[in-house]
Amino acid sequence: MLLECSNLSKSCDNVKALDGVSFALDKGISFILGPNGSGKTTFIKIMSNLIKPDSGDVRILGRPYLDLKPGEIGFAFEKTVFPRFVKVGDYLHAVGEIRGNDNSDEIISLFQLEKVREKRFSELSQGYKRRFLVASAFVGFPKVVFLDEPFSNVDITARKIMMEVFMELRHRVNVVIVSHVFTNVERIDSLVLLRSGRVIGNLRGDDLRGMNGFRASFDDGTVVINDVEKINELILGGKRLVSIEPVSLESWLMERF
Ligand SMILES: Nc1ncnc2c1ncn2[C@@H]1O[C@H](COP(=O)(O)OP(=O)(O)OP(=O)(O)O)[C@@H](O)[C@H]1O
Repeated sequence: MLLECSNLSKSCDNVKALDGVSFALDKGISFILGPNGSGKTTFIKIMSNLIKPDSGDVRILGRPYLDLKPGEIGFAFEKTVFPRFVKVGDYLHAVGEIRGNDNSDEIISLFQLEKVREKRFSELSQGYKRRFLVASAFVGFPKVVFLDEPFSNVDITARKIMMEVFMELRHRVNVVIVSHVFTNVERIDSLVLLRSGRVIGNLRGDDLRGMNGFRASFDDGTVVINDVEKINELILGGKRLVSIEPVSLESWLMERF
């Protein structure tokens, strides 16, 4: 398991931004999804130690989250104030030195940033800014990176480049994507859906894999997903099949958003 969040609560100005939130994320690529105001930013702020929770506990790879060293955890925030005149290559190199593993050349190559290596942040397009910020979280290959809305303001090519890097590095760097929209990454390992500071759903392992297929509904309210034998058994037992519909992760999310 990558991350275990237990009973996490945080109130801001009497609003329960997170209200007793418990969920788990697996190693690999995971999503923390939720509409605006669901508590995503509050969660990522807690993870980066910008704010403290009122109560609860988060463990990453079995350790209290605050025990992770700077080289073990990376962040790319959606809204970042960045020194305008620092060059892309120089910045990534400096981050590598701070993290004790300067693999900035590899990161520039993976995220295809060669063209803007000598450019300053203020000279970058919105898409390149986002790609650069996401790339900076991966410098030094931390154990986990939290990416806040990594796909906002990026075109399809940049999105594809980022996804390919996430997939390529998935066994080295665990990726947690925090977003209000679901972007279909080739294969994700877990996700949690938040709404109004609460957990609406937490899909992992077989539950997540079972999301692509079909759902059979019976007249007594029984629902069977992806199990033909069970459906036959229920029909033979006298239950009436009402409908069979395709299910997908997208439709699961649509029903709950
Ligand atoms: N500093 C604050 N003061 C007052 N209320 C806050 C503060 N921070 C968060 N909130 C409230 O807590 C709730 C959760 O906010 P949060 O920013 O974590 O949600 P979010 O899911 O990141 O939303 P968005 O997608 O719009 O960024 C919202 O109702 C928000 O108004």
